[in-house]
Order: sequence, then C-alpha cells, then structure tokens
Amino acid sequence: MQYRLTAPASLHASVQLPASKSISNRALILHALSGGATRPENLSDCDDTQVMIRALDHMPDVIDIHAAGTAMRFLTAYLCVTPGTHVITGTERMQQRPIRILVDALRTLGARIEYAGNEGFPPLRITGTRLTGSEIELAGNVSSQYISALLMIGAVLPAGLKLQLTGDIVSRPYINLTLQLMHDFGAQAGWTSESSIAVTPGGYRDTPFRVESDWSAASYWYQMTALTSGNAEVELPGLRVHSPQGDSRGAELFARLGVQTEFTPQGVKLRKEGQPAERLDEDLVDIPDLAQTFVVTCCLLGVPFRFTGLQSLKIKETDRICALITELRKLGYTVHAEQDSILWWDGERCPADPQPAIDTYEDHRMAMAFAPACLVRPDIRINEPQVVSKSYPRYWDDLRAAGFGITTSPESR
Ligand SMILES: O=C(O)C1=C[C@@H](OP(=O)(O)O)[C@@H](O)[C@H](O)C1
Ligand SMILES: C=C(OP(=O)(O)O)C(=O)O
Repeated sequence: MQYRLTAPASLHASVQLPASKSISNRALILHALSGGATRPENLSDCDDTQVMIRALDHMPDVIDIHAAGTAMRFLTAYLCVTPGTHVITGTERMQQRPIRILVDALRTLGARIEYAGNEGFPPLRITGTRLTGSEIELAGNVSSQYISALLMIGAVLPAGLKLQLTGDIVSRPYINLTLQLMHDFGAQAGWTSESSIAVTPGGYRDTPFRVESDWSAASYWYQMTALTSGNAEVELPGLRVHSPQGDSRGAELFARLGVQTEFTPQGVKLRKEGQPAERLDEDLVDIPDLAQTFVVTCCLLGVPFRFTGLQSLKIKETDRICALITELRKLGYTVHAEQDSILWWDGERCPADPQPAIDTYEDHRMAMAFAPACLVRPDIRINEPQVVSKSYPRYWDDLRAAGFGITTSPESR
C-alpha cells in the first residue's frame, strides 16, 4: 500500500496520543512478577504492547512477539524465572537483532536458554528455573533493553542483583525509566556508581498503575508544528511535564527549532514561535528514537546538523542510518554518516525525485518522521504506511483529523 499526502495551510489540532509503549511493556512485566490482580490501566493499543499482553495472558509454547524489541528482551528474562519451557521468536528482522549479551548474562545467573536458530539471535528456547547468581558484568553500549530486562527480574531473585556495565552506556534514560517503575511497584533498586546498579531482593507488590502518553509519539507533532509555514497550535493532552520518559527532552531541542511548549494541567500546548537555530549539534545517545524526527526536520528547515551518539540505530527496526540517508536523497538532501554513529548535514543538496515515494523498511518511525515532510514538499508518498501500528496505530487518523489529505495510491512504488 502507498499513501499520498497533502498538508493543511495551517495546523490547529488537539491530539490524544497513544500511551507510552515503553511504560506499558515495563508495567506489564512488573505486574506479572508481582502476581497481583490489579492490571495496569491505559495500556498502549500498539502492536508492541498487544504482543506482550497476549504472551503474558496465554503463555503459549511458542511466543511470537513480532517486531517488538522490548517484548523480546523483557520476556526473555521473564521466561528464565517462570516455570515451563517456551520458544520465543519474532519477525525476520527480530531474528537479526542481537541478543547474545542478554543471553550470556542470564546464563551467568544460571538460566537455561538455547538458541533455536542462529547463535546470538532469536528465536530462543527457554526453560524457567531458579536463578542463583546475583552479580554480572555486561556491555552497556549496545542496547539498554538488556539491562532493563535483567533489572526487572533482579528484584525476584533470591539474592537480588548487582550489575556492572562496561563501555559507554546507551539509552540511559530507559534504564532510569525501568528503575522508576520498579520503585513504583515497590522494589528497591538504584545506581551505586556511574556504571553499576544494585537491586534489593524482595519482589514487587500489586499496585494500581496508569500509563501516561507517549513522548516519542509527541515528537511528530512537534515536527509538524516546526514545519508548518502558516500558524500552528497543537494541544497534546496527557503528556506530563516531569515525565520519566527520556524523550520528553525533545521539547527542549524543538525550542531551538522554533517550537515553544506550554505545560498546562491537561498536558502540553505547542506553538510555532521564533526562528530556528542556525545549526544544531547534539549528542542523541539518550534519545535514539528521536533521531529520525530531528534529522528529517533539520533538513526540511534547512538547519545544518551534526548528531552523535547514534550507534544503536543500526540494530533497530531497520538500519536507520542507511534508511535515513537513502530516503532523504529522494527529497534532495545529501546526509553523511561517520563511524556508524554520527549523521551530519552541511546543507548539501542533490536532485530530488519528482514524486518522492518514501520506503519505510518495516520501521514505524520512518513513516511517522517522513510524513510531516508534506508540509514543505507537496506530493510526498509513503510506502507501507501501516507500519505505524508498532507504536502509534491511530497516527494517520490523527493526521486526517488535523486536516491532512491522505489518499491511497494504487501503485506501491
Ligand atoms: O527500553 C525501552 O523501552 C526502549 C529502549 C531503547 O532501545 P535501546 O536501549 O536498544 O537503544 C529505545 O530505542 C526503544 O524504542 C525502547
Ligand atoms: C527501537 C524501537 O523499538 P524496539 O527496539 O523496542 O523494537 C522504537 O520504537 O523505535
């Protein structure tokens, strides 16, 4: 399928964003480990959370988590402490996303895990057992999801857990989000140094919990506000000012691109105000999911940039470094990569496709970050637009309600 997009002349919208998938998927694991009856409220309706709910509710012999990185990593640890034998698998891409660091760490604790396909990658065959280990060292520079997965089971291990992280830690706010939720569910855990974390044994308590709106999803509305040439005012109820979500930092970066955030009792209000900065140089290691939003926005605003800390982008839903460079070329922007962890643009242009059709590579964020480009460049097409359901199933409905024209083109390319 392919969508053809047209933009409204000005942007006035109030959008109920999806609930955070990162918080939903943590709350579901912690709820399951608490053994309680009070299910978390306002869980996301996105694919990544739905696969988690199905797995935990039914615990089939073969658990298919499709494309959900959090579900793969969090359930792998969860199954190690849960009675029974299960195979956990996912999409073809998921079977290329590395998991050895987590498997090695769990095996050190005493877990029974075998690779059911290729060494180092899902699918995995896991038999739950009593884990007696309590201290491990693991790399912190590949994916924070391995660390979050270990921390969450740490509180139900007989001796708790001590983690020593090596290398430069990526996605640290997601580790802090895990610690915050563990605390909300009654556990004690925290940093003991810049690179070590301790979890006290004692388990979780049954806790009423409500999931807040998703700051990563909010970034596309910031982007639309920044790119509108007319007036723009967007309300996003349900976002919290002091959010534990690291991606709330997007608000501060967008202020430098001419979008002001007003925090209200209901959520936030965005307004286009002031001029974008002359250039943007930023380390995005704490907010990798916003990389696509900022790279596309800066190109379309004509703001040169250098974004570092992108080393985790190659192992996400697609190789996001390659995907960004390839698709921005179709819009006439020549973006460069360095050392697989930096993207930079000095304003260089190339001939654009006359009717650019953006490929999405089974990556929701490629579709969501490129759609706002229609505000600057009419006649953008998005291939396989349904990918957005991974984190934001109503994305296109929300765009329609905000005045965007979305028609289905018969051709797929
Ligand atoms: O823990 C989480 O909820 C997430 C952690 C991040 O992954 P990495 O730690 O692999 O960078 C992020 O990209 C992902 O969308 C969600
Ligand atoms: C990287 C992402 O998800 P995950 O790693 O959980 O599949 C994302 O949502 O951008």
